[in-house]
Amino acid sequence: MEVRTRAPGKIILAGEHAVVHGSTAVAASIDLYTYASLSFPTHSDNDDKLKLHLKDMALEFAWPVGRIKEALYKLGSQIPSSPASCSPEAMKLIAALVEEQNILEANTTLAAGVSAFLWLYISIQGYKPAKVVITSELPLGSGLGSSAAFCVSVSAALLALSESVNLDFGHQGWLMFGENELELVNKWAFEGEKIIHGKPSGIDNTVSTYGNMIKFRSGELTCLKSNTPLKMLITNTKVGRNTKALVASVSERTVRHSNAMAAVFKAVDSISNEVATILQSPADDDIAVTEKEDKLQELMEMNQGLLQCMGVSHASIETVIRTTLKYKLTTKLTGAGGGGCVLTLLPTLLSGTIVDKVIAELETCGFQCLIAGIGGNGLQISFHSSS
Ligand SMILES: Nc1ncnc2c1ncn2[C@@H]1O[C@H](COP(=O)(O)OP(=O)(O)O)[C@@H](O)[C@H]1O
Ligand SMILES: C[C@@](O)(CCOP(=O)(O)O)CC(=O)O
Ligand SMILES: [Mg+2]
Repeated sequence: MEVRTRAPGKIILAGEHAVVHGSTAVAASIDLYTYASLSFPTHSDNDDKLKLHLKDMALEFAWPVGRIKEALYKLGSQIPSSPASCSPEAMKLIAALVEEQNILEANTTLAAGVSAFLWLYISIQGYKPAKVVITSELPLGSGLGSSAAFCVSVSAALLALSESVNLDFGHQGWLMFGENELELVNKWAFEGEKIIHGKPSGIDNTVSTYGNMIKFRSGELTCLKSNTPLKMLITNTKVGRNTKALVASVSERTVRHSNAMAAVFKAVDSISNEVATILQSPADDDIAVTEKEDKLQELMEMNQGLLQCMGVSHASIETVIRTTLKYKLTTKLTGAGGGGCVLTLLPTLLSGTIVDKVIAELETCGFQCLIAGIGGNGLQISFHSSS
């Protein structure tokens, strides 16, 4: 039996970073996915290893389960139905196991993802040999939530073949988890995100798990019934950055300037709430749609200004903002910033020729553009008989 899962990436329409400090944010899933597959060896395979194959990167890691047990026996066993945080002591032991795999210098940021995988694996499946294969359509470390999609797809695959979850293995095609299972996956994925991000808000794993468009504040999610067919151009500046470091830098600024930053976070909270209200308000004709888009553009511009206040913009992001402004279009960063991806709202009545011109100009700067479907499915799962 092989289980396959897929979990989407996301865009944040308003409120990144501030959401870590208790403000409201609005996010939507996008139709780019991370896929995980899990299978256990049969007796005749005579395989005693836990294998992780990151297919896109052509990287394969393998640990004899005896070695994992020997390294981690002090941790005792976890309860799959009760998600738990990886303690600093457990983190050290896991990091040592990851180091043994000699992840290349250039791939050191990957080590956090591999550590998150090991924590989720031993917590949910214990010390069993298995093969896990990961592929992803998402660029890593670019603000589209690859870390959360990774944690959600892995947690779901591990839980699907655990005793905590009862599923119809005979089902053909993609299947949705029930409410209780989704909640469990989301909680475990959040524990994985903690290993990768340090201090995540939980918005990325939540939108990857549940899909759609959501408003999120302090762990609470509200599903938004959007009445606006949003079209966003996503531009990847291809400037690498690391969410953990950017989240930490905003926290440091908050310690240095607590009153000023509290005001910034409060302003972002109002912006996100306004964005959510606009998205849900009815729009019966072109004039109403244009008015809504104008308001959203203004709020995006204000949010971007506040992200700059937090110190997470970047010269490449400013270049995209200037370039799109020439076409009267508004752009804000999405995710942690510092490079990565930005969003440009494409109004419904904007001509295709203008869109093509903007994309061509951005691509001559060396950026990569894409238009993704917004607000679709969250986590899905399927079963296959092993060949
Ligand atoms: N497919 C994947 N395989 C292994 N690790 C992954 C994968 N996707 C994401 N990660 C982990 O998440 C990190 C990127 O997360 P992050 O900095 O939060 O950016 P984002 O979530 O915006 O892509 C990677 O460096 C890696 O540790
Ligand atoms: C900056 C933040 O708001 C979003 C980070 O998104 P990403 O990992 O850059 O895709 C952090 C968080 O909410 O956990
Ligand atoms: Mg992330």
